[in-house]
Amino acid sequence: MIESNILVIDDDDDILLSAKLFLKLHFRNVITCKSPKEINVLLSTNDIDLILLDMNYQKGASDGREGLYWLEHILSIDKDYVVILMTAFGSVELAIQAIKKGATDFILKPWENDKLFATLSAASKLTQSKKKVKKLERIQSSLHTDIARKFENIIGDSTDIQLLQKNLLKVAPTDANVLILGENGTGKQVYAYEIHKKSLRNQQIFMHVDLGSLNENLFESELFGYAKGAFTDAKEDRPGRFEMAEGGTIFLDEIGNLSLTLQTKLLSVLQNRTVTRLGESKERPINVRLIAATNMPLNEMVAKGTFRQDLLFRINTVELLLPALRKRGDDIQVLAKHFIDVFSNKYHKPAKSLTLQAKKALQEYSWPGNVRELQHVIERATIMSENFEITEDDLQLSPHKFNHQQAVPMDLPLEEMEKAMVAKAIEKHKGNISRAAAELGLTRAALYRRIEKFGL
Ligand SMILES: Nc1ncnc2c1ncn2[C@@H]1O[C@H](COP(=O)(O)OP(=O)(O)OP(=O)(O)O)[C@@H](O)[C@H]1O
Repeated sequence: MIESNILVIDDDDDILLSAKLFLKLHFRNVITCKSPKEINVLLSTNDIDLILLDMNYQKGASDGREGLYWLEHILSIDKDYVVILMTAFGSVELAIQAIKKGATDFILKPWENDKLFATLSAASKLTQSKKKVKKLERIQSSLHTDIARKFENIIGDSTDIQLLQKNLLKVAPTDANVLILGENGTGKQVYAYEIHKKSLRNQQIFMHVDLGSLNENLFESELFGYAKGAFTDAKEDRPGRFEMAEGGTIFLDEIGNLSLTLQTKLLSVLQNRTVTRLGESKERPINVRLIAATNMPLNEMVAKGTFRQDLLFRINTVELLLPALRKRGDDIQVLAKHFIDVFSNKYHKPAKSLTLQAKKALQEYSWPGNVRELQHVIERATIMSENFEITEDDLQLSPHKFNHQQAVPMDLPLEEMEKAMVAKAIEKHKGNISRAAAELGLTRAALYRRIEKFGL
């Protein structure tokens, strides 16, 4: 069975019947129609791979002009349609003219079934390879974006991040829908891409869609695509992001920002696993892996009725929660060092170290903008610092955004400060080592070593 849908257009009922009876033994779906006037509707409501088109429709006509007209019409809808013409014996010249106009092949009537099958199966291979080329072109343009995306390694080794990494490796190859939650700048996009890279779809597209930037009008045309003429600016058919991501991963960022109307539209696509382009009624199947992300409290929004519970269930088969930077303990220093290396390299400056006070300040700052903010702070400090080291002043951290719950005195030597922080975390978590370790961004073993060292 060849996986192609064929449309046969002829005004003769007997021809339509015999074509249908024979072709349906070999092809997935055969649609027949008596009048070429139905072409527009049929092409916009069905996913047609091949068109078998008669050349004459009006009574007594034999010059094939109608066939040529409809051929041009079909190719103006999409120049990649594969059209085979049916022509009477003796009109070979006409057939050649049709091929010049873009027909793929022709077949003489009355046909021999073997010959018809051979012609259509060759044409069907052509359709498949045209589809493949289109897909490769889309992948290529997405890879260009990937190359433009600077190489991003996930940096950090705190307990939370280690656990996250472990869960990521479990979920990545499964194709399950993943919801990534976390404050702004915690790395949701970095993690979404990491899941894609570690998935079985990693040779296909990773399609990032920022839902926050799409208004009600743009949402459908961007996501689901449109047909030529669907609205004033729709000059040609265009696939939406779901179709473009075919075979790969679609990352729906800022999903918490969608209005209830758009949530309903999205839900229906995710449930049916098909999209319908604007201005068409044809349903196109989609095969994409879904990753969504938001910094909004979706569960609270469900309780308030501003986010659909059924949509939440659809997207959160697995949830990954990215910790805020202020809760990532030592990772702040590790990331700061990483960004110093990145920016010293970028601006051709020697890689400077941070003074003790600067390190302390980084640790005590509340980082409302998380890793993105740290990245900016270090970039600016790398450019502005004039000495051999980056000082607290070079960081230019806003004094209002320090973590004031931090009761550990700031003027102790580093070791004393570490001891005080460890003691405080153990006290706060009433001796629960796992929780204290998590807060400090240490492994349990590392915390035990410190408890022993400080005699706590
Ligand atoms: N673990 C990490 N290692 C290295 N860089 C990181 C890490 N996490 C985040 N970053 C960097 O921080 C910046 C912000 O990350 P990203 O855009 O993924 O955050 P986000 O959570 O998606 O933000 P928003 O909610 O604002 O969209 C990026 O430049 C990214 O490269």
